[in-house]
Amino acid sequence: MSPLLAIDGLTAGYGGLPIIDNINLLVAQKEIIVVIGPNGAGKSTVLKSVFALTSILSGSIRFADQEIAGIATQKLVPMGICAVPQTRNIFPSLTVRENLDIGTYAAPPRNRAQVEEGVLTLFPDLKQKLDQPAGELSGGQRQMVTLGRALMSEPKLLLLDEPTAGLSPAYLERIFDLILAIRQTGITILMVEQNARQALSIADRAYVLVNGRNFASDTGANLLANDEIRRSFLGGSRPS
Ligand SMILES: Nc1ncnc2c1ncn2[C@@H]1O[C@H](COP(=O)(O)OP(=O)(O)OP(=O)(O)O)[C@@H](O)[C@H]1O
Repeated sequence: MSPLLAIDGLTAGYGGLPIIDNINLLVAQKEIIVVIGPNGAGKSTVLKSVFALTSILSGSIRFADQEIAGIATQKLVPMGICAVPQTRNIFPSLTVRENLDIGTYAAPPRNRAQVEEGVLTLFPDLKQKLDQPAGELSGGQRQMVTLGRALMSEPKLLLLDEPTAGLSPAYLERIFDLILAIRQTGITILMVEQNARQALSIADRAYVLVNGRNFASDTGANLLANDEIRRSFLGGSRPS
């Protein structure tokens, strides 16, 4: 089966200046693929390129066998790609339900109630809070709203940019568990994560980027067991 997402020889950046150079990356259906690497390596720029938020200088991005480089973000959402940016924007004065509804604007689901029920099954914390202003939620709950909002568009591919950034250790574990649960529903995940060890432990495969280039790629388990990767990117010793 051909991959759901195939990035081939991608050079992209901002204002015509390249940040990532000749990147290759494949994501098969229902995989969790993680991108790790030092600060400024270009990890977010890869995600943003898939979501049409960079200038693409050369190379190709194929989604479900269709070239999407150059297709605008608002057209990508109904095709089945949705992104949760690092900024975790919610609308604090709108209720949780209204925030979730925003996810349906670009790609109205066939059965809104059913899709919302699926989201609330994944995020039961939000069920009691549907009519509360989202601004009253904790950081972890806000992240559930942004993930839930993305799921309201019924994506095939979910792009997650540092989904655990700034969360307490308790929520961090929960978000990783939720990402596994989202994949269980059949959604493919491409994510950038600073908590590299935990991310590799849930990844099917991962890519290491350095200075905007592919440095290594392997299964999450093999990268966790690789001495050089551990020393250079995971802060040293084997986890106990
Ligand atoms: N909108 C932008 N305009 C210009 N330069 C940008 C923009 N966004 C990012 N950059 C630059 O691109 C480079 C790579 O940034 P990117 O966010 O892709 O890296 P990253 O690997 O995700 O880093 P981090 O782990 O710190 O988030 C950085 O030097 C950054 O300053």
